[in-house]
Amino acid sequence: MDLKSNHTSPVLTDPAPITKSRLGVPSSLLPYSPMGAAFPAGLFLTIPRKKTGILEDFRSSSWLDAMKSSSPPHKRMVKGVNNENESSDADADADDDAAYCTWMVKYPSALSTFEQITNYAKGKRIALFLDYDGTLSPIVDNPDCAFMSDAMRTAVQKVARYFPTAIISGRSRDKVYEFVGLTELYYAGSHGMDIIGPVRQSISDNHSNCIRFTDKQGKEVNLFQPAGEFLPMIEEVLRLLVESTKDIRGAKVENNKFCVSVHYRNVDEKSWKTVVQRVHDVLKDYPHLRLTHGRKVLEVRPVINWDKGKAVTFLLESLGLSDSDDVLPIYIGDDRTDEDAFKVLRERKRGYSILVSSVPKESNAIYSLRDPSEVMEFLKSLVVWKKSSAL
Ligand SMILES: O=P(O)(O)OC[C@H]1O[C@H](O[C@H]2O[C@H](CO)[C@@H](O)[C@H](O)[C@H]2O)[C@H](O)[C@@H](O)[C@@H]1O
Repeated sequence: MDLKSNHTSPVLTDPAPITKSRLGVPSSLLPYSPMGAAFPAGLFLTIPRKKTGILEDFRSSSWLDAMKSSSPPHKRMVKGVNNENESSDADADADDDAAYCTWMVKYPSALSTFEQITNYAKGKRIALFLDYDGTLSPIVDNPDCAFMSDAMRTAVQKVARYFPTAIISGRSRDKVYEFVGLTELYYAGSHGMDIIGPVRQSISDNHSNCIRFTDKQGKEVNLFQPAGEFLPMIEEVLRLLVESTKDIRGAKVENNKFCVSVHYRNVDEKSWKTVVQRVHDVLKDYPHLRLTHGRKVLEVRPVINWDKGKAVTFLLESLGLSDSDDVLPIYIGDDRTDEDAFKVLRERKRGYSILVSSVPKESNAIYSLRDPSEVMEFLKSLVVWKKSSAL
């Protein structure tokens, strides 16, 4: 199938016209709706007719290029294997370093500007938001083995003693909790579509999909799942994607509860086109699901007006920290989906967003950190600063 054709596609075209029911639920979703479920007004996303951003990347037939560039290449790992190449490797490395230094003028290191950051933070209540993959754990070939180090876990645990801290991940909430294993944090899985946060009356009043319950530690918490209606559809698509990609060597489909990831990191580049084709073939019958891409991964998610940025706003509200001049949210992330959160902080003109990247890339973030080890150093520095400023 030609991706440039007019064939109905979740990636290439707008979702079918939506007939809203009295609940505000698109009629095409009603068979899936549990009785009496309420879908929050305004949550359903209308994909703009003028294509922009990620969807356009795919539409403009450059999806294969996008797939290729969707994860920074490892810096020339094999050096000097062939002596003839040594000097050209060195030249290329010097070029890369120079480009990175130039880029850092626009996105200064959060470590070298740490004093500036903490000067501004004086007297303010910091709230910390952390992405997981590529931020707290290094990117690895097998998504099931993206473990965080004990040192990182300790750093996160310590920082959470001083500042409310949440992990916001594309993974399922259970999976990211399994990796992190710290009960003192808040967790948002499925790109913010599955949040456990503190109980606050105004939140339950404003968000109909909130359920209050007592967690395993005996703490009262709020569970918020704005895409709850999509669960049966996502489970169906998960099964179809597993089936349709099972013969592609290296392809891996991951269940992220309200989203599905189709990994192609371990697929031979010659078969990447087949991967996107198969995903496209499945999704063409699901106009209420959309496709975005992350680091060597295609991500299927519901077409709702909810993302990591909305999750940050929601958590700040839950923590009683929204709309207050003395609050300083800090968000650290490495991926495209983190850009939604960076944008929110930028638009609110409040808070600091930090992009984790070892290669130059355009971002809505203000600062940068090179890799998870620098993230750990930053978290440790926050603790040292907080302790010393309390003396
Ligand atoms: O929001 P995040 O916590 O950053 O999650 C985004 C995706 O992360 C995972 O995939 C990425 O990391 C894997 C492990 O290092 C790597 O193998 C993969 O290529 C990366 O895309 C996770 O597996 C995905 O489900 C998340 O959507």
